[in-house]
Amino acid sequence: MIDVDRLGVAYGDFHAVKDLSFQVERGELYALLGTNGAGKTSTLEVVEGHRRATSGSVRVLGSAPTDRRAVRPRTGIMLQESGFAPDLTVVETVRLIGRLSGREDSAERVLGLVDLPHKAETRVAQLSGGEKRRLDFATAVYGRPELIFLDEPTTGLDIQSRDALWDTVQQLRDDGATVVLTTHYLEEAQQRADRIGLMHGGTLRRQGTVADLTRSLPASIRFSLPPDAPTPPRQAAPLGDRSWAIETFELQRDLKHLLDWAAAGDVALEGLSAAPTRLDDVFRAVGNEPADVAA
Ligand SMILES: Nc1ncnc2c1ncn2[C@@H]1O[C@H](COP(=O)(O)OP(=O)(O)OP(=O)(O)O)[C@@H](O)[C@H]1O
Repeated sequence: MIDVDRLGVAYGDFHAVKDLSFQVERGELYALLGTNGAGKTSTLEVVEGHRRATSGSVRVLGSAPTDRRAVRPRTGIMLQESGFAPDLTVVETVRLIGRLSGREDSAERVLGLVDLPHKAETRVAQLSGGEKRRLDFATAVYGRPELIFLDEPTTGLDIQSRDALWDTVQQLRDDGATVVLTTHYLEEAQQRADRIGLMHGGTLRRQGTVADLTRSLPASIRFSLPPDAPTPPRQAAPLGDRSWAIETFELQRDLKHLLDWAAAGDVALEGLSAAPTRLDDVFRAVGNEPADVAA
């Protein structure tokens, strides 16, 4: 669906994206994540056909992304900032952008998806921030495109609107759509993405499923001990104030070991928690890597 091969994007002497390669397969939800300034927007601008690559090549649906006639009718794009004309009404906006997409659909249907039928005759300038985001989403999914770019889609949306948006995305995926997502809400990527690409300093630092990415870091067990407790198993490291941590790649084994130890000595483990590695942890580890590495 998307083939990015050794992409480079430079602004003057500054190389914002360096030698970046990744593919998105048909039907996948691929999340492109990264630290601030990592180069996600620059990358997506090239993939969406808004910017030319400085080096490397990008193919979208088998064509150059700048080949609007080939790509646009099959692609829906929800940008971070919409460029809607403030004086048009909501329904006029959907019809206009729908016509530009070259796809067939009904404005009423897509407004229904985002719970905006009651705002159909309202001018865009009078919409709230969340309503504008929903209108953005409605125009991106007009005509059920095969490939959908969602750039920070849920920023500014309340929980009902988020749930409704993800329900619609799921329906489109059930019909075979491919989705490229960027977001700073890591839990959304963790829940929704089939694969994640993690960028930092203009390069791709990690790629894979959530399980692939989290496998590289240990899970952690935390607990506190009463003042008179014996010394805990040797994997445990003191955190101070009677608190202890076990960092482990064998969560089940080490948790059982700890519980057996506590049962044998009749020790109460206060505030016991066992947490698998989260995407946040991987993200933090990547963010701590030097930004400027040779591509
Ligand atoms: N038009 C431009 N001219 C010069 N530098 C730019 C331009 N656009 C982006 N940059 C720089 O390129 C780098 C990558 O920016 P980009 O917007 O692609 O990052 P991002 O991953 O989308 O970041 P964020 O998560 O903060 O939105 C940043 O250092 C940014 O300052």
